[in-house]
Amino acid sequence: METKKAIISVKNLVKKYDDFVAVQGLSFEVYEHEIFGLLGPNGAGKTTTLEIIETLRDKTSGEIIVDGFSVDKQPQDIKQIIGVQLQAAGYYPNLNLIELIELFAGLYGANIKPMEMLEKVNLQDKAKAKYKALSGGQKQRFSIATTLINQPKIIFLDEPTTGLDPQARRNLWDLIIEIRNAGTTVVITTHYMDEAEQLCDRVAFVERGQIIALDTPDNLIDKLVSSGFERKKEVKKANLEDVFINLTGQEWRE
Ligand SMILES: Nc1ncnc2c1ncn2[C@@H]1O[C@H](COP(=O)(O)OP(=O)(O)OP(=O)(O)O)[C@@H](O)[C@H]1O
Repeated sequence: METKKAIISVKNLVKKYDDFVAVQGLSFEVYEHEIFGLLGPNGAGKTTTLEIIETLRDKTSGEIIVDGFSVDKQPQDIKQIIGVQLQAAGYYPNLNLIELIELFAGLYGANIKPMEMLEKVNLQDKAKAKYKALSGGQKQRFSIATTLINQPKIIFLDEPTTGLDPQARRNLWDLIIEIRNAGTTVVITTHYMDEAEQLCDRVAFVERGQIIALDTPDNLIDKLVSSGFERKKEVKKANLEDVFINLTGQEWRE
């Protein structure tokens, strides 16, 4: 990547829940226009970190700047320029997708065309469907559309492909790459290492509230290989997921 301007800067972030230290002095930067992945086991502190950056959760200490705005002093400015996936419970079940997008656009004061938002995530055929009638993959795509309503500079996606089938996952990766290519910075958490490898420009591994590695996937893999690491079993040229995709095709079908 040519430009390496930090759009998010996190310094010495600490979050305590009573006596429990969930985040223990995290520092990292997210560059403009990259897909940045936070990886790590359950309970590592990824969601806590995201929610603090999103201004949805208080920190214990540390400094966070998002596009020049401080989470302490200018949280409202940060809210204007970020897109956050809402929990499903936040959607009115009896409104159709167009009506839901209109509702959110009204809340944000955003002047957008609902159908265009649905086209971005390939849900134009479901414009009149209710949220509750969507499949898992369609719900994920719809929730990504809602993050784009205020034309944000940064979107945050917390495990966006959990529970999706292989086609839906790969198609969602394409969608996220399109969003990045259109100029939006993407911060994502995932447990899927293949996803991080395919999708992320850089990844940070978080373990017990600390960053234990941060680099591009290629550099992290090269470093491991140059340390003498070898896989125990010879790697096949394809895996079972490739067989699945080959048999069932790549189109959206959920
Ligand atoms: N409101 C809370 N009160 C007390 N402890 C909390 C609270 N929220 C999170 N924790 C604890 O903080 C730690 C980090 O949780 P967090 O949800 O940030 O992890 P995570 O890396 O996102 O995990 P997962 O991959 O399971 O989503 C966990 O041990 C969790 O139990």
